[in-house]
Amino acid sequence: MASPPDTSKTIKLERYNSYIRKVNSTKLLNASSKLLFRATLLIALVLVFFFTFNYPPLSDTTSHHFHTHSHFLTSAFGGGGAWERQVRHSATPRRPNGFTVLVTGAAGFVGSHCSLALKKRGDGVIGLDNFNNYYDPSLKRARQDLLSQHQIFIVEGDLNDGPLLSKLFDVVPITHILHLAAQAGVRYAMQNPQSYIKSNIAGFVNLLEVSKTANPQPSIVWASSSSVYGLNTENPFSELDRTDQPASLYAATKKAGEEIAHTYNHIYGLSLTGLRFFTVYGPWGRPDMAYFFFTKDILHGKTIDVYQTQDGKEVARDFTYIDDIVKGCVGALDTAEKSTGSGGKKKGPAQLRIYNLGNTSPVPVGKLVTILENLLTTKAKKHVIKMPRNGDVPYTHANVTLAYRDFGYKPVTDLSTGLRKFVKWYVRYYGIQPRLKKENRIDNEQPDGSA
Ligand SMILES: O=C(O)[C@H]1O[C@H](OP(=O)(O)OP(=O)(O)OC[C@H]2O[C@@H](n3ccc(=O)[nH]c3=O)[C@H](O)[C@@H]2O)[C@H](O)[C@@H](O)[C@@H]1O
Repeated sequence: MASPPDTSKTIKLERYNSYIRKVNSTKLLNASSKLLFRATLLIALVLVFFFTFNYPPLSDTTSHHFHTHSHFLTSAFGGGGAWERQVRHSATPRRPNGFTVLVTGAAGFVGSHCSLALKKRGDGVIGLDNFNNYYDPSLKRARQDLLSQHQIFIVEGDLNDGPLLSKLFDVVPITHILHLAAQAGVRYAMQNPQSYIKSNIAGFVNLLEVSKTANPQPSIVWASSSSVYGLNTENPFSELDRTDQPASLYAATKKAGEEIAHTYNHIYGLSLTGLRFFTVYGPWGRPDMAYFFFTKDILHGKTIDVYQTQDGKEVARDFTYIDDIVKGCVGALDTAEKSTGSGGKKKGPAQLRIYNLGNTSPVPVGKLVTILENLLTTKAKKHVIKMPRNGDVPYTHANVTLAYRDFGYKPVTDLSTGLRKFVKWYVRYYGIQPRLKKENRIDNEQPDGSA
């Protein structure tokens, strides 16, 4: 759940701090001006008190986020040389003409995998993540540890923090942004609608605002979603199909992101590429997703709900393995043209793209459960029910012709292979030794979950 920090308080605190610095320098004033100085100080303190405690915050927040944010402000803006060195070290490319990529959501599932892939090929990577608690933050911390072993530093902060984003642009020459930070999850949007607006709309706009004024402007690749197809009945889904019937608020915010991207491309010349991910799964995945919590529940002997459509048909997804998605993200970055604006003004037409990144082979959820049962050698307690009206769509199926044409995107991992890798990672990560079949045991497993 994204809770942007209370920027109003911190900005006021900053003003206060800089005021105090000025005040200190006035110590050299001669005695006659001291009286005037004291009176001014008194008035200033009264004003600061008033602004700090009486103004309503721009957005509500948890004390946790406020704490981490103010910690950042002290270390980064208050002469955080060590912090800047960490940022620079992480962001410096190690190959000729390498990129410097800001990866938002770097402690997330797709973000952590992409960060590692970029770093491994010699690009500089600087991460950003607010480590919110939408799902177990300890998993995000574990991903952070993995990234730091590969010299990737994640700045702890929120997309809505404009000064923080600007500071990052000041410290390192960001050439690309891979924007993956978002409030994910289709069904959770009914419980916490505001978090979708804060991250997927307000946060995205904030990132674009900072990007448009950066010199040079970065090229931006960002995560849209297969859910934008909503109630689309064409099969498979093509980028040309209609996307004006979202079935969930989540989908609506991702669709809004696509329209907002159009606007920033049109007015400011930002190069923008939206990637419609189709139900991404794999090692280090998201615990809120069905394949992940089905695994957990099957191992714990807990009943799982398997959805059917209202007319009793199987629900199906074009489940896409993480390594294929990473290749798609890197391909999109590699073919992203430069933004054309400067000084906050467009100088010519800029690239604007949307691509499906799916597996092109939908699998019914019942089949997913059977594969997991086999891998875990445990029978699932299935509760087959009609899909609740919670934003889910009956099926997804990607046509990836465009992504193949433009950057050679070609998914190669079928669901059984991908889930086997996921289960291997899962049992290792959680220290479980279930009755795995011999071929599925975790011997020779790599720490990043790859086989
Ligand atoms: O493709 C996408 O863009 C989206 O993919 C997933 O959304 P979803 O496909 O709904 O993935 P899951 O929540 O893992 O659900 C997978 C399937 O299992 C079904 N399901 C889910 C939960 C459950 O208890 N039972 C069940 O049968 C769902 O109806 C769905 O067909 C991600 O959660 C979204 O963040 C992402 O944007």
